[in-house]
Amino acid sequence: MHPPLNVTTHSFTDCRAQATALAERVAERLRSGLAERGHAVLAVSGGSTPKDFFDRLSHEKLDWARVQVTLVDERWVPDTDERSNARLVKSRLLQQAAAAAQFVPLYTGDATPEAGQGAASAHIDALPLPFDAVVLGMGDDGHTASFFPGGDHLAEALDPDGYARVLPMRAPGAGEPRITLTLPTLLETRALYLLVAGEKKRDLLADARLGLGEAQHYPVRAVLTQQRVPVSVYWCP
Ligand SMILES: O=C(O)[C@H](O)[C@@H](O)[C@H](O)[C@H](O)COP(=O)(O)O
Repeated sequence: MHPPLNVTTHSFTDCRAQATALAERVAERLRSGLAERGHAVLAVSGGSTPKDFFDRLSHEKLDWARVQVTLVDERWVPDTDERSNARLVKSRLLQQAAAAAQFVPLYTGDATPEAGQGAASAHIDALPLPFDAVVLGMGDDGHTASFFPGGDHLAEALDPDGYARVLPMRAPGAGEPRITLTLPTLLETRALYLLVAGEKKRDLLADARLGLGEAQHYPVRAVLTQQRVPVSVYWCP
């Protein structure tokens, strides 16, 4: 018998509508955090899928000066590199109204993510968690954040009771060494979103939820089957 699934899917017929809907939802979450706590914290993914969402969110009217924005994972490159998620977030999200937000990086300038782990972890420890919202993406290989199949710290990163805030990650499919928030860190959030596009990813998600075939081994399954935080999937073709 499968565990009860904690996942709601919002499907859109066009991707601009998806980006707009998620931006409005996340902005509401940030406003609630600001109203209740006087500050708000957001963690976002890199990759290509969230670009329109970032553009749309950057125009939302809220007190961005009291919002901290960090990443769910980072490629271990400086923000001058085109592969940098910090570069993406700075150029697409921290613009317009959102230019006033404070960015909290995971990349530290150390030579390796192993060397930078302590400092990156301290950056996350200094945030007033829980996150108000965490926005994940997913790769065609079933990775989310930098939970890559075959990753050298994958089991530790997915341990729901692990203590590490962040972990380095090296994997054949990762391109470059990475650093990632761990699963328990990501789940310390008031709201969890998974932003995906394309039929291939829709089918992959369905298989991963049910644990079918290859997909039973996909790291994203750990997010879909946990019972700590409901997951809202935002999908467009
Ligand atoms: O830095 C990263 O690579 C990510 O944070 C990663 O987890 C991403 O969300 C997926 O790889 C999906 O990427 P796409 O949106 O480019 O398909």
